[in-house]
This record gives sequence, structure tokens and C-alpha cells, in this order.
Amino acid sequence: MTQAEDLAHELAIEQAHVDAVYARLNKATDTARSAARSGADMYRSERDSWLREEAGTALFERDAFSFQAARRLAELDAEHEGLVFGRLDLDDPTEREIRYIGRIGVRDDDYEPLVIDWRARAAEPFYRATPQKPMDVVRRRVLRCRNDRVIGIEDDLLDAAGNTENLPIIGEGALMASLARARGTTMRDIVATIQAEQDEAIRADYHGVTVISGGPGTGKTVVALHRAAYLLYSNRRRFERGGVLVVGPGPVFMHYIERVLPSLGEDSVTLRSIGSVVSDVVPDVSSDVVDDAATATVKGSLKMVTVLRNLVNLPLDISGEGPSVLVTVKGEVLQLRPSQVARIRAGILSHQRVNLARESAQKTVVAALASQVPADTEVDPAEVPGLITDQAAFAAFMDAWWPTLTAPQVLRRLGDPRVVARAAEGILTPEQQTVLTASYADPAAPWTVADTALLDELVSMLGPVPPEPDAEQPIFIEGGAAVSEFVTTSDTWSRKGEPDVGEDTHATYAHVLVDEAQDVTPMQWRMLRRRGAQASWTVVGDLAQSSWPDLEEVGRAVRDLIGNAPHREFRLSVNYRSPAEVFDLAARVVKPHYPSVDLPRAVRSTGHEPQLLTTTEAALVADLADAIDDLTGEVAGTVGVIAPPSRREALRSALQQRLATRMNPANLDRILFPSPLEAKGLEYDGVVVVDPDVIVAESPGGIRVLYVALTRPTQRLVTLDVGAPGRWRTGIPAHLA
Ligand SMILES: Nc1ncnc2c1ncn2[C@@H]1O[C@H](COP(=O)(O)OP(=O)(O)OP(=O)(O)O)[C@@H](O)[C@H]1O
Repeated sequence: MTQAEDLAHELAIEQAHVDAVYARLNKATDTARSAARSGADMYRSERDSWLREEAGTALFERDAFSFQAARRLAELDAEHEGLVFGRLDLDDPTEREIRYIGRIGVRDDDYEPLVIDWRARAAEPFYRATPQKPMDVVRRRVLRCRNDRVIGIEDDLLDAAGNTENLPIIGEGALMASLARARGTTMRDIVATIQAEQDEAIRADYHGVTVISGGPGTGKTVVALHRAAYLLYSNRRRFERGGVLVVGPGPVFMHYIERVLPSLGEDSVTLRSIGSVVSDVVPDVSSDVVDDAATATVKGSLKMVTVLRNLVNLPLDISGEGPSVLVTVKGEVLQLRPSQVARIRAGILSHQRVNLARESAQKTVVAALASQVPADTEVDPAEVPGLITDQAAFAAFMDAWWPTLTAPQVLRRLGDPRVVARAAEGILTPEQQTVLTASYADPAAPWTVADTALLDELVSMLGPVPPEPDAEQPIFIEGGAAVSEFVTTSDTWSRKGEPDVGEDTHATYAHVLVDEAQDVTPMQWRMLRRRGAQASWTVVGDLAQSSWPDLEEVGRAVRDLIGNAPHREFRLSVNYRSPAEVFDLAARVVKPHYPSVDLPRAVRSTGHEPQLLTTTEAALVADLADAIDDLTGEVAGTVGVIAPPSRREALRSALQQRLATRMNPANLDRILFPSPLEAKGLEYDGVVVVDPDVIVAESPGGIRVLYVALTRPTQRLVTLDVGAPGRWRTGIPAHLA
């Protein structure tokens, strides 16, 4: 047979099997629907009307198995990628065996596997077998399908000495074919081409902490997502009930990865950007606004824990000497001076949380006032507390002195330099205090990503907001001390409609997966750990890509998380994203600054060296437009334009106008303008990095953020210096520079 005939023959064989799988699933779907219709409630799942594996006790196990598969089929259909993607031809000494591997497992009427779930043990050789250690596999085959049609085949011969009779080898290898494909705007799963070192990390034990590290493009993110799917498969009861939380750097990244788990048939994982983790305890707060470098550094530091604790303990009015309280009981004047009131507050807050301590604060004040009633008065001592608390002046004092506090109210107080001076005294330098105050100067400014971790910290310091009957608003404080400063700096003072801090229960999960962990600040780690007090963890990152200035601090945060828990580490060593030519340049840029950088091996070469261009300020927009235009012609997928934050908006609007007049609209949609931080974790077929020196200057991560930008292309890289060749080029060989 010719090669083409071989291929046609093999495609027909595989199509027949895939047809059998879909026929079985269609049957299961029909049966499941009619069972659901017949009102068999015991078989209903909590989430929808499909039958659950666990609930189907009265069914044969094979039916439950297929029902579960049918339930997931709806998700998978949307992906247009094949349900069945692999085949193993095994040759053990006794017989030849064929195993089909797919996104879900399906069995035939006799409970024989038609397809094995990729996460099952029997599928392991698909990922682990090598020519050196074939694990009885003679031929590994990857099937490319579009919906239910088989459209391509890629084979690896793993055991040339095995029985290869009637086993033609087709194609040139699935991995390379997959890597060369154009990229769209969302990440694809890699279930058909997971490599052995990746598979080990995916299937690692779940207890304690699993750390996955590796350079750019080594598949850390995609591996971590497959691991989440694997954990759900191998321990569904535990992880589906307890929940799996996946945290990534920002909404753009979350959008990029959001289809991967559904394409693996998993829809029960919670995805959150780091700026939206807090939304379970401070509803409506979710941010993708990034502070400037100096502010982010202050807000991310552990020093803020003490600053916030001081802030919570600080009297609400710091302009005067503080409130006093004065009541009369049967003609007796009872009063506490401001210093006495302040002492009581400090004493209570040393061991109780504000929102839980109002009752004991009131009791303490009442007791101190009652003790002033002379022994010889006629009043029954048991009645004194009631006589005090019944008075409007006392109620007003309590409301002003001890209002229920919400985290947003308290954090906004940092807009007042006097408050910052008191709360941060001896903790932050005067410069840091100025930076902090400035960032809260505008009470209407949106919360930033760094603020969300501070809000989360405050929620746990303040305690839950108690459900309150409609209380009177505070009117005045004895002695004229007003609370107006507090009211005006808070945009959420009104009790009606204020963002309710809610229960003190942060949502907790059985497994927390943290991607781009090198950028998680110490304050953010505290926020994440509240979500996983009993959880096991997967932590994914690459120190060389960190935007945080203090790498030692990043390492310490992960060591603290591990503590005494069991843990394991995996290092991924192959860069599947960047062509070798591009990665070589990026490595030369980062290495001198960061000699211990973990540089992966780039497996693919395109033959295209990066283009290092220089332009002038005046010609920047025109030259950039030309570079983008060229790239859209050279690559089939996306083009990313990564410019320094200070230039980004102006460039984007200038370019949009210019490009709209000369490019076809379909190509315009392929062009994206991420900020250097947003580009983290993402990839584009072509990338233009604009003004690299300024990207370095504007980020606390410096050169490491440029390294991130340079490692985003899957095909072509262009850099554009403005004015003169940038300093970042120092050390790059002449033929490139
Ligand atoms: N085994 C594989 N088969 C096919 N593609 C793969 C494989 N492993 C990784 N890739 C692809 O390589 C690219 C990089 O993967 P991913 O984004 O997960 O890397 P990363 O290590 O998280 O990168 P970075 O640190 O730069 O964010 C993705 O397009 C991914 O699909």
C-alpha cells in the first residue's frame, strides 16, 4: 500500500471505533434522559438531572459509568476536539491488546472498556512509555478528531523489536504537530500529548504541598490544570465535595485558561483571579487594578499586618482626645474621661475582635460607670445598668464609640496622613507612609489587587458583622468629639446598602492550586491560606519571572506554606512554547542579572531569528504599525503587542485608528495589547515588545518582567527600541543586535 492508502485504511479503522463509542454514548444519553423523566429522584444529581455515579446504586455499575460519561459529553461537544484521542497497541508475552484513551471512560454493554479515561492507571503507559522503557507498548497513536470525525493520525513506534505486524506507523509525531499549530485566544488542553515528566507531576500524590517549577513555556499552567482534573477523577468524593480552587494572576489569564478544565469534562472547579479571591467575604469587591511598583511593594509586605492591627485598634476619632461618656442616674453624675474610655477599648481589643466585642465593651463601660454610684443612694444596684443603658446619650455614645466596622471603611482611613502616621509609626518609613496615604487619597478610587488582600486581612481582624436590627445612626459623641472625619473618608458608612462583610467564614477548599505563585505577595499568601486551612496544595511558578522585588521573600512564603506537611517537587525542563531562536535571546537577557535562573530546553526551531528594531519617538506609531502588519502576515494566530504601562493606552488608541484603515477586520481581531503584567502566563504566535528598557524601569520585577515579555511568542519575536538601541541588548551577539 502507498502511504496515502495506509493512512486512509487506518483512518477508516479508527473511525469505526469512534462510531461505536458515540453509538454507546447516545444510547446511554437516551436511557439517562428517560430515567430522569420517569421521576426517579433517587438518581438525580444535585447539580442537574443526570445520574451520578455514586447515586446509581440500583443501576448496574456500567450504566452509571456511561451515564456519567453522557453527562460530560455535553461539555466536551462544545470543544470540537475528540472524545477519543489515543490508542495503545500493547504486546505482552501472551496476547496483543488495544486500548483506546479518551477524555472520559466509556464501556460497552458487556462492561468492556471502549475508551479508558486518560486519568485511569491503565492509561499511564500512553504518557510514560518511551523507546527505552516501552512498558509493553509497541505503537502509541494519537488521533485528531473534529467532533466525531477522525481527521488525522500521528504514531510513535516505541518497541521496534516487538510484534509490529499490521501496525503501520503514520505521521511524524503528535507533539511537534501540536506545538506548531496556531494559537487562539484561549489555552487548549494537552491531553493527547502530555509528556512523561509532566505526567508525573499531574498524577502526584495529593497530600500536603506539590510544587511544580520550570522556566517559561514548560507547561506548568497546563500541567496544573490537568492535575486538578486528575485529582477530581482519582478522588472525586473528596475534591468535588470539598472544592478545588484555582487561583491565577488576573482576569485576562483566567479567561485564557477557563476552557481547559471543561474540555477535560470537569466543570466543578472554582477559578479566581487573585484580585477576586476576597469576594467571598467582601461581596462586590474584585479588582484587576494594579498599584505602581512602590505602592504595591508596601501593600504586599508583611509589615502591613501590624499596620492594620494598629489601625483597627486606633480610636475612630483621632482629632481630639477621644469620646467621653456622661450620664445621670437619680441625680448622680456618672462619667468616664476620654483616657478611661480609651483604656477600656484598648484592653478589650487586646483579646477580642471589634465586631464581636461590642457587648463586652458596653458591659465594661456600664460597670465602670455603675461603680461610681455612691453606696448610700437609694437605687437598687441591680437596676443601675438598665438605667444607664436606657439613656439616649449612652446609646449615642456606644454607636459612635463602637460601631460595627467593615473592612472597606477601615481601610479607607489610610487616606488620612494622621491615621497612617499613628498606625505605621516605627513600621513603615516616612516615604512608605507617604506612598500608602497617597494611594487612598481619593476616597472614590477603585480598590486595587493589593488592597484586596488587605481587606481580607481586615475581615479576619474585625470579625463578622453581626446581624443588626435597624439601629439609629450615631448622632453625636459626648464632649463634642465628632466622627465626621470617619464618615467623610468612608464611602460605605451608611448601614443600609453598605457592602456587608458577611460571615467570618472565608470559603474553604479541599485543594488550592496557585499559578504564577512567584508573584503572590506575602499578604496575598495569608489571604490564600485562609481559603485552604485544611487543604492540600499545588503551587506553580518560576522565580525568574517574578514581579516581586524580594525573591527570598517569595521562597520563604512557599516554605512557610509547606511547614511540616508532606511535600514533593517537580521541575519541568522543556520549553514547548518558544522557538529556540527566541528563547536563546530571552535567556541571554536574563542570565547576567539572575545567574541561577532555571533555563529550560526549547524543543522547536523555526529558523526565524528575532528582529531587533530601533525607531524614533516621532516614527514609533508608524513603525509599530508596520511591524504588527508584517507579523499578522507571517503567523496564522494571535499577535501580542506588549508596551510599557506608561505608553500603553496612548499607543493602543493611536494604533487602532491607524491599523483600522489598512488591515482587514479579521486580522484586527488577532491583535491584542496586554500590559507586561497581563501577558504573564499567556502566549501569542507573534509578539512585539515595545521599549524594553522602559518595561524594565517601570516594574518592581525589573529585568524579570522583560524576560516574561520576551518568552511569550510561539513563532516570531520583534523588539522595538525608541531613540537608540536599548541597554537591555548589552551582551547580545552582534549578528542579532
Ligand atoms: N505536552 C504538551 N503537548 C502539547 N503542548 C504543550 C505540552 N506542554 C506544554 N504545551 C504547550 O506549551 C505552551 C506553554 O504551556 P504553559 O503556558 O502551561 O507553560 P508555563 O510553564 O505555564 O509557561 P509560563 O511560565 O511562561 O507561563 C502552551 O501552549 C501549552 O499548551
